Amino acid sequence: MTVADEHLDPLSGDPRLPTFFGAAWPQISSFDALLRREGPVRGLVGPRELGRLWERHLLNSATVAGLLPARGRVIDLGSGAGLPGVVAAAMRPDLEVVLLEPMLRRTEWLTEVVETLGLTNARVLRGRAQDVAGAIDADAVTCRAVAALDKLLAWSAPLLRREGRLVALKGERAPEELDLAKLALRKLGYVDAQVRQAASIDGIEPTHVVLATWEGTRVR
Ligand SMILES: C[S@@+](CC[C@H](N)C(=O)[O-])C[C@H]1O[C@@H](n2cnc3c(N)ncnc32)[C@H](O)[C@@H]1O
Repeated sequence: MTVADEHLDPLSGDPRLPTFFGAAWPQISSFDALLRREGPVRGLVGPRELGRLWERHLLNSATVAGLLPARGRVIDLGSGAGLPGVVAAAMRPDLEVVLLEPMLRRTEWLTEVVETLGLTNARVLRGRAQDVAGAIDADAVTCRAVAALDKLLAWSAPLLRREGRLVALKGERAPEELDLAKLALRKLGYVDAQVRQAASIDGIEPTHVVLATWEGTRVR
């Protein structure tokens, strides 16, 4: 990518970004640079996405930070390029973040990112959600662009501690998805399921986030 390509993103260089990210800004801007340089070459981000990396990816991911619990561990299910997990780890150094990803190529990338950014609160775990259940648990599971909501609910329940929370970044159809998943929610033991519109900076579309708390019991 050339410097000219980088400036195709209308938010690159926007002075509101350092203000919005605060103490996490050095790590977030390094992540942005790494994604622009390596993302398309390594098949992590489509070249066309570079023009909206801030709006669609980094700011979109940043909205999870305020929806995570006050303490504990977060599993980012299907972390891929590190979205939203790397952003969450940078913005919430008070939380332990596990970047869960089954594909070797992507775990190698995530390991490099964690080391380069010096994210001492993050680690990479290779595996599928279904396969690590029982070996690891968390106070929250985050995910973005991984699967339909009913699948995410089923994969996340065995990973969540009692009263743990699923924080799923979804598109505009989140309310319909949630409606369709009503039965699964009840059967799996989730309560308080809702769609939240989470904002980042002015003029940027809010992100639709599905929140659901796992109560700790399953209806058989
Ligand atoms: C479309 S990518 C999205 C990656 C990232 N969350 C993002 O928003 O850019 C979906 C990712 O989920 C991972 N994935 C798919 N099935 C999974 C499973 N059962 N458990 C954990 N990760 C899974 C894939 O390997 C892939 O990296």
